[in-house]
Amino acid sequence: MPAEPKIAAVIPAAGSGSRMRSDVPKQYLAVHGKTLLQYAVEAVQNDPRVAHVFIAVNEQQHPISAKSVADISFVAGGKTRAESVLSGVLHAINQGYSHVLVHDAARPGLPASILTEVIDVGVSSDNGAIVAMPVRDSLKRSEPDQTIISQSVARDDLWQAQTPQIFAAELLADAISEVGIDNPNLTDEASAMEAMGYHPRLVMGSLDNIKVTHPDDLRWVATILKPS
Ligand SMILES: Nc1ccn([C@@H]2O[C@H](COP(=O)(O)OP(=O)(O)OP(=O)(O)O)[C@@H](O)[C@H]2O)c(=O)n1
Ligand SMILES: C[C@](O)(CO)[C@H](O)COP(=O)(O)O
Repeated sequence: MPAEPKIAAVIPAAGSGSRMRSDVPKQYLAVHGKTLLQYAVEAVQNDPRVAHVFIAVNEQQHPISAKSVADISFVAGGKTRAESVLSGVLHAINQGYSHVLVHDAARPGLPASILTEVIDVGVSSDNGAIVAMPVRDSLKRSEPDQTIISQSVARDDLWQAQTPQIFAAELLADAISEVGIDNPNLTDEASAMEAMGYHPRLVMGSLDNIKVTHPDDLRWVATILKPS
């Protein structure tokens, strides 16, 4: 019988939030008195199978502490999202975790039911699993000047990736290392796994699981997140 998976969450939280144009990096912005990072951490703790949370931070923004408090450790992030994720994954492997569930600090509205489903699917597949949503709107490719349509793009079978994304920890660490932490195509964990020949499973996401990227997004998450 296969061993029970040991699951840790990895939260990349070392970004600068340049598109948000705020004084404070977006993961430290507060909505209803709690930071986006706190919401993201509490969201992944909603499933008791997540035994520990590794948060990858920029030391200029947040102290790094080897000491873990309430099943949370802060580890050094990196220059790219992939480098931050890899740092968290390597810490998880060092502490004996078999699987890692990666979730953006900038996605505060993850519903608990989606978390449970992606874990269920991810641990039962060698390919792992990600949360994603089918593309809804018509898709257009523009001319390079970004003002004129060059052509429409068929949207059949196209999905927008969200997080969480869950994989066997060692496979993901090898995949990210192989593809390279500076590779611009490495925008999520699944893309590293795909480059190694894996086909991660898709789990239906939600608009509530929006990534706060631009200033307008904050108004939207304020309506989704409930004041505690
Ligand atoms: N070097 C980096 C870059 C990003 N992230 C994290 O990756 C998540 C998703 O990335 P994104 O929304 O692109 O965040 P930023 O890189 O901070 O934003 P921007 O691209 O606008 O600068 C965020 O939780 C962000 O903190 C990270 O841990 N380390
Ligand atoms: C991982 C991700 O959130 C999935 O949608 C996304 O790819 C992060 O990309 P970004 O360029 O860092 O916003």
